[in-house]
Amino acid sequence: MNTLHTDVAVIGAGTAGLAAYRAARAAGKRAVIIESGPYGTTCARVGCMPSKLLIAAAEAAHEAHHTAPFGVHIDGTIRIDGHQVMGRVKSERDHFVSFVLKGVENIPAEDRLVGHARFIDNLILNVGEHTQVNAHSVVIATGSVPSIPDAFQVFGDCLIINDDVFNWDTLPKRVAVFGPGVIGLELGQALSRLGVHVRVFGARGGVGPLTDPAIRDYARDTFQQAFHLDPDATILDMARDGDEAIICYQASNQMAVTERFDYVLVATGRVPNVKGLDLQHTQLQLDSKGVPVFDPHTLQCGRTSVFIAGDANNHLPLLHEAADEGKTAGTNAAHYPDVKPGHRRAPIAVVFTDPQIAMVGQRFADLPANGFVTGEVSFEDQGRSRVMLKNKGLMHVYADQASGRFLGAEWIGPRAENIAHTLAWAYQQSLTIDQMLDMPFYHPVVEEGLRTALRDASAKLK
Ligand SMILES: Cc1cc2nc3c(=O)[nH]c(=O)nc-3n(C[C@H](O)[C@H](O)[C@H](O)COP(=O)(O)OP(=O)(O)OC[C@H]3O[C@@H](n4cnc5c(N)ncnc54)[C@H](O)[C@@H]3O)c2cc1C
Ligand SMILES: NC(=O)c1ccc[n+]([C@@H]2O[C@H](COP(=O)([O-])OP(=O)(O)OC[C@H]3O[C@@H](n4cnc5c(N)ncnc54)[C@H](O)[C@@H]3O)[C@@H](O)[C@H]2O)c1
Repeated sequence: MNTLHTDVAVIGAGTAGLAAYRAARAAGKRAVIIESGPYGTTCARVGCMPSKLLIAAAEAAHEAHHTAPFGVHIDGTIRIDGHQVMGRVKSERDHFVSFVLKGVENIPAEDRLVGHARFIDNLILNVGEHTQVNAHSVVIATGSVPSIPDAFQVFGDCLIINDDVFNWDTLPKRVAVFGPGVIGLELGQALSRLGVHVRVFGARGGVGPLTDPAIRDYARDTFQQAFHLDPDATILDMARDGDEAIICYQASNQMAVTERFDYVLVATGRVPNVKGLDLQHTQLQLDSKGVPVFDPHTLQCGRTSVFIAGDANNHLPLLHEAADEGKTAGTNAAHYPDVKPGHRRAPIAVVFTDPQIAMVGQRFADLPANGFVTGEVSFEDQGRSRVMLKNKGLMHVYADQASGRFLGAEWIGPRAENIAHTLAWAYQQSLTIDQMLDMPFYHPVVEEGLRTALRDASAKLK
């Protein structure tokens, strides 16, 4: 076994790990980055980018099927070629992965270790069977893995996760999706629009990340008009027969329905990927799920020189947060014991369904019971949205009664990915509702809908 001494050892070459490595090097320290799987990051290989590519194909199919209300008729057949759909998803995905790989190749070879990292103690790691790393500081950036309830193992190799979807050579005929969270809604709707027979089953009534009951109910009703979605499904039986998965569930009319599927996509949440790290060999304090207890501002685990960033800490499992956290963890690892809070941006989350879902600032669930008002707008009669035939949506903006400050928003509606940024920038600047209303709104744009919600909040504040 080789022995290697370094200032900072980073475990995981995903988005957070690469940012941590670069930050430690920028601070003038010796650093190594350890990776056990394929280079390329979860986001580019099996996450953000391939899912958005599949959604783009689905949107093209959907638009082609919905031109008639404009008086535009496609009289020939609209043909979805599953091989070509998956061909583009994979080739464009590879293009995005190649950018990441170029960045990895620019890291000096002696700084890149390949193998599974395990803790021997707080600051000693074994990498595979070949190298022992002695570090002054360690950054854990091992990402997350799907959490799959045992009951689904009955489906054998019909059980798949998001990674498997992006390996398909063509589209299957029938897919059951468990979990109407972010992944289940995005992929379920996309597959349905591409002609796949889709059933989405949930537990406990959740729809995406929404916490405002009125918005959640509106989203549920909207998606239910487009594809089969039961957020609180009663599953009567699950079995495997030959090449097929069999699911017996209670339909909305209370009748038992049995259907056969090619695949069962389990998207029931993700958990920090820390199990194989042998954390029991460290002195780190672990929470009830075995994840190191850490400070969300500095990412430091207790008072040690171990830091944890990105999906591995499950604090804000999103791409831009992983990048920010990696930078903070890498900088603090390099400067330990001089540890400082990193930059935190306004909370923002977007789900790339149609209509899109977005959340900015404080979630409805985190607001106090009293002391705030809710401004509302429906996009059903909103001018620009009606023009485009995208007039589905409901938005709530929350404002602090005492100060008039914008607190947050949850909504489903057109162009939410863009409006979310306007709102996140306002939140980060601590603007009041009236200050936001002093800003320009062009005509006719979807943002005029946001203005209606802000005016409603402003009236309620008075
Ligand atoms: C289907 C899907 C769609 C998504 N879409 C979006 C989106 O649209 N927008 C958004 O903001 N976020 C999205 N996300 C979330 C986003 O992809 C993640 O938040 C982000 O990729 C996390 O980066 P990370 O660096 O923490 O983890 P990763 O990129 O997963 O990196 C972790 C790395 O650690 C390595 N590793 C693990 N254990 C060890 C070990 N013991 N030794 C050595 N190496 C190890 C792994 O092999 C991996 O390469 C999506 C996720 C999924 C799954
Ligand atoms: N657009 C984006 O930013 C984007 C896209 C995809 C993923 N992500 C990230 O990935 C994370 C994980 O996504 P996810 O969708 O796996 O998790 P999630 O937590 O968003 O959703 C999991 C869903 O599964 C349901 N569920 C749990 N157990 C179930 C069961 N036994 N049967 C049926 N349903 C069950 C839950 O009630 C919930 O609705 C997200 O939190 C997000 O951070 C982000």
